[in-house]
Parts: sequence; structure tokens; C-alpha cells
Amino acid sequence: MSEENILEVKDLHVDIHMTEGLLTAVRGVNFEMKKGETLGLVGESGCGKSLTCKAILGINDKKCVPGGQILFDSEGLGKVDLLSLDQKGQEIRSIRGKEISMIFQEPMVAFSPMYTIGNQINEATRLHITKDKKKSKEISMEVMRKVGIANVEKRYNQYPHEFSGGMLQRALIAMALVCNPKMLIADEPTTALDVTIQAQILELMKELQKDFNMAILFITHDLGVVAKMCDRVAVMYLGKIVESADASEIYANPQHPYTRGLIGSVHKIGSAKEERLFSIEGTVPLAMNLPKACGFYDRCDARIEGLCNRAEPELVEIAPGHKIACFNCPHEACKAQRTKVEAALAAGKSPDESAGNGKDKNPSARTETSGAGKSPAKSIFKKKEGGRK
Ligand SMILES: Nc1ncnc2c1ncn2[C@@H]1O[C@H](COP(=O)(O)OP(=O)(O)OP(=O)(O)O)[C@@H](O)[C@H]1O
Repeated sequence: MSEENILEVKDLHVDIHMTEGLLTAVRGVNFEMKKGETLGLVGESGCGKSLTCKAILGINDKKCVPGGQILFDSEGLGKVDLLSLDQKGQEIRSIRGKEISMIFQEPMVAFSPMYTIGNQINEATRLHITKDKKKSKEISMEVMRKVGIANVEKRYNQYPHEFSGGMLQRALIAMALVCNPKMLIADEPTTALDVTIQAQILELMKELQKDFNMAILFITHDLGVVAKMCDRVAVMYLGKIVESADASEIYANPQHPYTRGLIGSVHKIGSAKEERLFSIEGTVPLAMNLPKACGFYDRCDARIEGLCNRAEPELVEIAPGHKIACFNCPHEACKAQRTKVEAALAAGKSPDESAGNGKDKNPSARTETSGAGKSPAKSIFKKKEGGRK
């Protein structure tokens, strides 16, 4: 594990054993996070973002089975593979909540309505920092002040229903930060808030990140939030990362057709009124019995027939720090992968060694198995009918 990294996720898989069959929800995800940086994990609903995060914390359902490696630079345990730890054992519990914290999108669900806010923040303080009641209350109140909760003495003894949505999200952030974690996982932390409160919370998170010098893994489908918050971005589709780069590079120079679609679907302030928003036709297919093909094939307007429906591209680096998994990309590294896979297919060999995860159950070409009941799309980027005038 590299010295500058706090986290390295290597070939992460999450398989879900359903009565209908095996759902390969996360299919070989690789990324790393440097100390103190913010990485945005972006993608549509159902592409595997939350399962990836829950695998890091070891809080996935029993039926969701992770594989691969999640290396974490822990204070107490040194460099450790989180997946090798007993997911209910003492070691992972000494990391979860203390060294790695998480905030969710729904603070109302995260807090129990039965206990006061102070009591719940204090629970983490007592568990991980000090058993001394007076001291732990002081620490909890201090962090409540830090996240901008006024009148802390009164607020400490109030119940969740007495807090507004924005204030409750601040309290949730306080609970996540009370142990001074090295890493924070923020799963859509502002989705449930209105835009002005959203902006305040994002600003607060940025300030606190500097104060606490922590890395943030930011899960979102909102590219506006990514632009504001993230140093780097990993775009996920159907359980895989299809593009990753610095945030500024992703916006200036998106290469994967899916990333271009996501960016095109965000309205930019200052753009002409007549300019219409793009929508990506179809939905993320269900990752069950996937054929050997690019996961985005059915929705892609840049697909290459006979190739994208027969092999799955791997992530290749096209510029320092910029990776993409697409056969139809003009960069040399992508062209080299394409040539190799085409040669393997022409020779009647499996292209698995050149590209594709080789774990798919159905080796047939992707024809009718489009998943999620979609008809094969002619173009993914359909201009919205009756767009802005
Ligand atoms: N406990 C579970 N049981 C069955 N299927 C699950 C479970 N958790 C997740 N899935 C499925 O795994 C896939 C990935 O889910 P995940 O929650 O990681 O997606 P996501 O990208 O975080 O979406 P969202 O933005 O909606 O949270 C989806 O098809 C989802 O329905």
C-alpha cells in the first residue's frame, strides 16, 4: 500500500444471493484515496455505490458477500485488509465509527427518536474516546458547536423531532466527526435538504475537512455537488468504474459516453435558455446473468456492433490520473485494448485476458438480454421533449 494513500480498494466484488439467482452488484471495483482528499463516487441509482461503501465499513447485509481487498491505513492496526477482519469483531469495530465514519442522506433515520441528540452523539464519544461522563459530554458539546449548532446547552437535551432537517444533518455530522476520523463516507448527505441548507452543509463539510484533515468519500448522483466538493471523481456504472479522473478533468474532458451523458444532463447556469438538457435513455440493467458485453452497450450511442456486445472493456489510463473503460475512444491505450480484443475475437478466442472480467455466466453475445426490460436504444442521449424554451 502506498504511503500517501489512506485507502486502496482492489478488485472489490459484492455478490448478492437472491432467490432468483446471483446478483453481481459490484464487479471488480478499484480505486484509492489519498489522505485528506475528496473522492466523488458518482452514478445512477442501482450502480453499486452504496454497496461499495458499506463493504468498506463491513455493514452490508449477510446475503451481500464481498470479495477482493480493502486496504486501510489504520492507526491502531497498521495497514490492514478490512475484508479480512471478522465483520462483527472487535478490530473492525475499533475502526468503524472511530477511524472511518459515515453520514447518510436521511438524518431522521440515523437518529433514534427515543433518545436526545446529545445522548446519541455522546454514545460514540464514550465508546471510542473516554468513559468519563463529564469529559465525554464536554467533547460532544464542543463538536456540536463546531458544526454550527447554536445554544448547545439546550440543544444537547432535545430530541430529533425538535430539530429542523438542516440542523439534524449538522448533528449527524457532529456524531460522525466526534472521534476525529481519518476518513468520512458521506452517502448523499444533502439530498434530503433544500438547496440553501444544502449549500450551507456542503460549505461546513469543506471547512471541517480542513480542520480534521480527513479524506471524504462522497457518494452522489449530483454532479453539481461533485464540482463543489471533490478533488477526484470515479464514475460507476453497473457495478464497475467506467471513468475516473480529477474533477476538473472530468468536466472539461469527459471521455466515456456515460460520463458525457451525466454531464449533459446537468443544466449549467449561464447556458442559453433554448439549450435542452440531455437524458440518458433507459435505466441501469439488473446485474444478473450478465452477458459478456460492455454494461453500457444497450444505452450507448457510441457502441461498436460486434465488439461492445461481445467483450467488456477494462479501465485503461489515457492520461496521468485519467482512466476510462471504453472501446470507442480515440486514445492510444484504448485503441490498443480494442485491437487486442478484436484480434482475440477474430481468432475465436475468449477476450477475457485482454478485457472483460471473465466471470459472466452467459457467454452468448448481447442481443436480447438488455436487462430491466429495456428495448435496445438507438441513441442514449435523447433530447428531452419540450425542453427549455
Ligand atoms: N440488501 C440487498 N438485497 C438485494 N439487493 C440489493 C441489496 N442492496 C443492494 N441491492 C441491489 O444491488 C444493486 C446496487 O445497489 P446500491 O444500493 O449499491 O446502488 P446505489 O448505486 O447506491 O443506488 P442508490 O443511489 O439508489 O442508493 C441494486 O440493484 C440494488 O437493488
